[in-house]
Parts: sequence; C-alpha cells; structure tokens
Amino acid sequence: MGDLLGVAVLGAGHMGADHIRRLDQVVSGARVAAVADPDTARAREAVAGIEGVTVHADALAALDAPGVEAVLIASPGPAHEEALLAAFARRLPVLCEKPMVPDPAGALRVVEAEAGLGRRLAQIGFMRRYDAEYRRLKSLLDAGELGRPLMLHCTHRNVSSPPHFTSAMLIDSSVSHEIDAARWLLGQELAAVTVLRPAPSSGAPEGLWDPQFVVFETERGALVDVEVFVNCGFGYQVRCEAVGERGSARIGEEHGMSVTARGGARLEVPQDYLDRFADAYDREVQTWVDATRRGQVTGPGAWDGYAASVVAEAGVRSLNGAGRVAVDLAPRPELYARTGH
Ligand SMILES: NC(=O)c1ccc[n+]([C@@H]2O[C@H](COP(=O)([O-])OP(=O)(O)OC[C@H]3O[C@@H](n4cnc5c(N)ncnc54)[C@H](O)[C@@H]3O)[C@@H](O)[C@H]2O)c1
Ligand SMILES: O[C@H]1[C@H](O)[C@@H](O)[C@H](O)[C@@H](O)[C@H]1O
Repeated sequence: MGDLLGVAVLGAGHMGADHIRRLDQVVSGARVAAVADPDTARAREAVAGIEGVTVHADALAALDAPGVEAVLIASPGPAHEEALLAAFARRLPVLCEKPMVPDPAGALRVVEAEAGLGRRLAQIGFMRRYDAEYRRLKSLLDAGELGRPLMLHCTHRNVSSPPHFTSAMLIDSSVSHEIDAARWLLGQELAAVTVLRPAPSSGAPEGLWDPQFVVFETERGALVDVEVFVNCGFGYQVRCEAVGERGSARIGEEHGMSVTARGGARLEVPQDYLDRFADAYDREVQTWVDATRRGQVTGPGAWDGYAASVVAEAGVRSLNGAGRVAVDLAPRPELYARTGH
C-alpha cells in the first residue's frame, strides 16, 4: 500500500461526486485513483482538478486501474452485486452505498461469496451509525438507562424524491436506513413488517404511494414505526424516539441555525441528506479508510446489508397487499457472528 490508500469510486452521481470530494479534500490517508461512470462526462466533472486519477466508462476497468487498492461503490443499487463480487474476486476492500443489493437473492450471493473468502472485505454505507446523535442514543440504550426498549418511533422525510423513485423505493432505499438503525440500536433482528398507506399526498408524483407508514416487530417483541414521506416539500427531517420501560430519548429535533429577525424567530431546517448527515458521511469514510489501512473492516457489513434487503423486500410485499409479512433470514454464517457485522 502506498502512503495514501488508492480508491476507485464507481458512480459519479450525487453520492459518488460527494464521496470523491470527501476523499480528495476531507479525509486523510486516501486518494481517488480511478472513477467509473457510463456517463464519462459526469465522471470527468467530478474529478476536475484532482491529479493522478483515471476515468473509465466501465466499472470493472476501474478496479484494474493502476494504484487501486480499495473500492467505493456509489452506483445505483441494481449495479452493486456485480461490483461487489468483482471486488471480492480481486480481494479489494469495499465501502458500498446502501442498499447493498436490493434483491435478497443477490444480497445472499454477496454474503456467501464473502463468507467463502473467510474474511470480511465489505462495509455497507449505513452512515447513521456514524451520526453523533444516533451514537449517543445507542450508548444510552446500551447503558440501560431507559430500561428494556419497547418502541422506536421514527420519522423520515425528504423534500422531494428523484424522478426514477418508485413506491417500493420508499422502503428499500429510504426505510433501509431505519431498518439498519433499528437492528443496530436494539441489537435484534426484525421479524415481521406491515406497511400501511394513507391517501397519497397531492404533492407526490402521480402513482407514487407517498407517504407510507411502516411497522416492524422485532424478534424479542419491540415495535418500530416509521413515517416515510419523500415528497413532503418542507425539509429533510430524520427523527427517532426510543421508549423504554424507564424512560424515553429523542434525536433529530435540533438541526439547523436558530434565526431571530424581523420580530420573529425561526429554526432553519436542512433540505437534504448531504447537509443533515455531512459529519456522519465524513466520519464513515474516514473510519473506513483508517480500518482499511490496518487491514480491518469495522463498520456495518454484508450481513447487515443482506438483512436490510430481506426486511425491505418483505415490506414491499406488505405494501403490495400481503398484510403482515414475516421476515425469513438465511442462517447467519460464522463470519458474521458478532452483532452489527
Ligand atoms: N447513504 C445515503 O444517505 C445515500 C444518499 C443518496 C444515495 N445513496 C445511494 O448511493 C447510490 C447512488 O445514488 P445517487 O443518488 O448518487 O444516484 P445518481 O443517479 O445521482 O448517480 C448514480 C451514478 O451512477 C452511474 N452508474 C450507473 N450504472 C453504473 C455502473 N454500473 N457503474 C458505475 N456507475 C454507474 C450513473 O451514470 C450515475 O452517474 C445508490 O445506491 C443510493 O441508494 C445513499
Ligand atoms: O437514497 C436516499 C438516501 O439514502 C437518503 O439518506 C434518504 O433520506 C433518501 O430517502 C434516499 O432516497
């Protein structure tokens, strides 16, 4: 390994371009060595001013480019499986954006491929685990101050959804964060899911079931509810309240600047995830680079990505009329024996 970890970034869209900037300007110990995007103009724009980086239309060509020692996958979810398996074949450590692989069968193939290597190479981009507020809530729950957790009440609102967004993506793209956060905060698997939907908002694109209300039952009898509303129009709001037998704790309320002007006061609300979770993404990628340089994987892994896909797919079946759907996970390979891996 050189002085700086050489990273290939696959996908130079919203997330990929932001990660390229982060690797180049924020994170220490790494450099962008290669970028792949079928839209090569977009890739070139994302690396403008960065030296020593090669641009590729094909993702696999970027993995084989000079100086590549690790991979950051920020292409759309359906492209992730091929990229993950190709990285494993080359023994390259990977940070893969969520959803790891939206289809559970593909997600299981990724788990089995990594388990077959006998060592972890993949970290999944569930960045809320690196958010300061989520970490405080996790510490509080682990310390037992709230007593046994009974419920999590979650809110996940986006100002608007991208044009390609489908009703299923409210669950397998947006709620995938709550699925991972709930599993991590509670240290339990999610055992069943029921999705309800009110009459759609008139602010949602025609045909999109937005908002939705999702209820998870955990394996030890806690409940997790999620309001997901991706065309709310007014702000990016991610909240979570944990209710235990002896207390409750709430995060996500106090973001933005408090402004007093013209005889009134207002609290500015972030408008997107890049703003709300900026520090979390920075900590996520820095931690990944540091661990990779030590030859370790410390963050959420392929099993977490797989579990999220299975739970989300059950949620999509519920959304499509199946009522309460039980979650059926494959046996957990020994490689992922420890919670959160
Ligand atoms: N962690 C988060 O909060 C967060 C936020 C946004 C997006 N994401 C995830 O990041 C990923 C990318 O989302 P986005 O919003 O940047 O999408 P985007 O549409 O803005 O960008 C995707 C880019 O990938 C390119 N691409 C398509 N197929 C490719 C392939 N096979 N190899 C390489 N590049 C390919 C596209 O041309 C496009 O430029 C998704 O998995 C998404 O769920 C995560
Ligand atoms: O891909 C994005 C991203 O994961 C965001 O964090 C989430 O708030 C959005 O709903 C989702 O569409």
